[in-house]
Amino acid sequence: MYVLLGGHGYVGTAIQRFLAQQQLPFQVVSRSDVDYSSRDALRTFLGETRPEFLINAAGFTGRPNVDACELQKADCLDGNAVLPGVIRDVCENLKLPWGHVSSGCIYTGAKPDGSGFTEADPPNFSFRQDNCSFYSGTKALGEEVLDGATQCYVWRLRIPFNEFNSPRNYISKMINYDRLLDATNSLSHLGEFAAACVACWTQKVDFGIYNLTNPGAVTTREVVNMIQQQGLSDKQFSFFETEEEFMKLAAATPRSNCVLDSSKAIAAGLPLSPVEDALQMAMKNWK
Ligand SMILES: NC(=O)C1=CN([C@@H]2O[C@H](COP(=O)(O)OP(=O)(O)OC[C@H]3O[C@@H](n4cnc5c(N)ncnc54)[C@H](OP(=O)(O)O)[C@@H]3O)[C@@H](O)[C@H]2O)C=CC1
Ligand SMILES: Cc1cn([C@H]2C[C@H](O)[C@@H](COP(=O)(O)OP(=O)(O)O[C@H]3O[C@@H](C)C(=O)[C@@H](O)[C@H]3O)O2)c(=O)[nH]c1=O
Repeated sequence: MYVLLGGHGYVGTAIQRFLAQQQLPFQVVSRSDVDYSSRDALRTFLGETRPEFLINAAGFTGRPNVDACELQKADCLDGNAVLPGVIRDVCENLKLPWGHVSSGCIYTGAKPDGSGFTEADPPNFSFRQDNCSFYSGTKALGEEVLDGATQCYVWRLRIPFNEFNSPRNYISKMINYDRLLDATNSLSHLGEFAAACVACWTQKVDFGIYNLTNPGAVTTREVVNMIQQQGLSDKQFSFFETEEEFMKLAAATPRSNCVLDSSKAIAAGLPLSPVEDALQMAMKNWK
């Protein structure tokens, strides 16, 4: 049996959907069921239920976007940096293998040659660089807290999208924002991300950090072209002239726009299709 923390959230729901499709037994745990932020409560619960694997899809993202984290710093720090340490302690104590949903938003840009950051590259959008949003800083801290963890996967998700229209879906955001920032990004198809997380465990992939982004990167303009070609919107898309203008008019804190290298995940046999294909498929099946 799998235990899924935060399984009713945006990411957790996608993982839950995949586990159900695969007919894998799982139990979703909310803080209202078990206060999993408490070491004692989590230890007691896991000691009793003895799952074969734990997935941590809990964390603090801010609504409607990461700007909100600038005003809810204590919750953000708790959910993204303190909680992973609590789960690590308990899982290591019980010798329970587990995986943690991290974010690719701990990087900005690309390497000088244009290639993506690998798992070996230290985060460059973090409190250590003093250049990040509060959200990204706490996600990078969460990874530091897990440094050297045994029997632990760290899965980096980045700007999720899928075929389901939702305020959290990148495609929906691109359709609905008044103006767009033209940026180059690696993205994660949420369904493929969920499948890749579960495959890590079922296929006994080596523990460690994985960039679970669809191979490649796309510009906002390329995504908008696809949206138009697939007939998802006929609006006239408008773009900010510069990142400075975006920051002045639409954002409270800098965004991580970045390219990640997912070749470690691909070499491990994880199911991630090229980003253009994944976007086209999501838009073709749009609901
Ligand atoms: N959405 C995105 O764009 C991305 C998300 N991620 C990461 O994925 C994880 C899940 O995000 P997402 O599903 O979008 O978030 P949601 O807000 O939709 O769900 C997160 C869940 O986490 C639980 N939780 C535990 N501690 C806290 C806390 N201190 N504050 C708020 N919620 C808490 C809640 O579940 P309950 O109360 O039921 O226990 C909540 O439903 C996070 O770690 C996030 O950083 C990474 C990249 C992109
Ligand atoms: C607010 C805004 C953003 N954007 C762009 C900036 C960026 O490239 C992209 C996403 O920005 P948002 O502000 O919507 O989303 P943001 O909250 O930054 O999204 C992030 O959420 C957290 C939880 C993560 O971990 C990330 O992987 C990512 O999904 O949209 C616009 O084009 N126009 C806008 O008005």
